[in-house]
Amino acid sequence: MDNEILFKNVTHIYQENTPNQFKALDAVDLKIKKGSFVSIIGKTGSGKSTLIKHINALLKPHDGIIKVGDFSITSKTSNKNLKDLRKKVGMVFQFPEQQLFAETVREDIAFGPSNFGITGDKLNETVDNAVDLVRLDRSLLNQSPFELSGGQKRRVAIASVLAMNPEILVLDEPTAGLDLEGQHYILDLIRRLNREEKITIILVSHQMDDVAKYSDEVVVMSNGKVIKQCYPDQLFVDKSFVEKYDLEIPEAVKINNMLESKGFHLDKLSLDSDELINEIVNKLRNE
Ligand SMILES: Nc1ncnc2c1ncn2[C@@H]1O[C@H](COP(=O)(O)OP(=O)(O)OP(=O)(O)O)[C@@H](O)[C@H]1O
Repeated sequence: MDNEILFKNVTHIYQENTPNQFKALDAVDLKIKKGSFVSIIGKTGSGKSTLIKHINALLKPHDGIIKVGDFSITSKTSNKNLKDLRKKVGMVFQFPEQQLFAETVREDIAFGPSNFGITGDKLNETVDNAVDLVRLDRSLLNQSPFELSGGQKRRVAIASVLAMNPEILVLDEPTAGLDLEGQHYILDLIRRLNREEKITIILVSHQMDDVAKYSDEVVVMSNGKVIKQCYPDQLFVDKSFVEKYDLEIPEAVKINNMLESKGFHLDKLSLDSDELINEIVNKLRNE
C-alpha cells in the first residue's frame, strides 16, 4: 500500500472518568502518503500534539486504529511491542531540552542506536553520519548539549533521531523560539531530509508562511477533528474557509490577493516568495 500512515476513527480521551475528562481527538480519519511532507495546523488546543503522539504510540487511542506501514496501534497494543515502531518513527519535541539529557552531544546521539545493539566503530560511524546530515560541526561532539545555541541544540535533537535511521520524522513546532535565520536553517534541513533522504515528514506548525512554502499537504484540525486535508495552495485561496477558521494568510497569498485586486492576474500562484517574484517578473516581461 502506498499509504504509510492511516488513522481510522481515532478517538482520544484525557482523564477519562474524572470531572476533567476531555475528548482531544474525535473520530479522526487521516491518510499520510509515504515520502510526503505534511503540515498539521490548527488553533492552540485543537489536538495537533495529541494526534502526532499516536503515530509512535506515545499515546494510544481509546477507539479506532492507527496503521504505520504494517504496524497497527489500538487501545490494546502492548508497550512491549513498540521497539520497531519507535525506530521507524522519530519524534522531535517542541523544546530540545525535552530529549537531550547526556553529558556530551556524542552520548546523546549514540543513545538510540546503542540501545539497538550498535557498538564500536559502527556506532561512531552512525553518530558521525547523523551529525553530518544536520550539518553540525563534528568538533561539537564532545561538548555538553546544554552549552550550545538554540539552533544547534535543535540540530542535535534531530541528529539523535536520525541516528536511528527513521522512515518517518514527526516534529512538533521545531522552530519555536529560534530567530528567523535559525528557523530557515531548520526548515531547509527538514526539507532536505524529505527530498534527499526520502523521509516522510509530519510537521506541526503555527507559521503559515513555512507551511505554505514547504508542505506537500496540509491537515487542518479544529476541536479534535480533522476538518480539511489538501494542497497548501487550495487551502489559502479558499477565502471563506480561511475566514471561518481565522487562519493566518501567508505573505505570498497576501501579495497575490493584492495584485488580483489591482487586476494583475498570475497564471500560477507560488507559495514560495522567491518563486512568486520570478512569476511576477516573467509575467511583466511578457506583457
Ligand atoms: N494530560 C491532559 N489532560 C487533560 N487535557 C489535556 C491533556 N493534554 C492535553 N489536554 C487538552 O487536550 C486538548 C488538545 O491538546 P493538544 O496539546 O493536543 O493541542 P494542540 O493543538 O497541540 O495545542 P498547541 O498548539 O497549544 O500545542 C487541549 O484542550 C488540552 O488542554
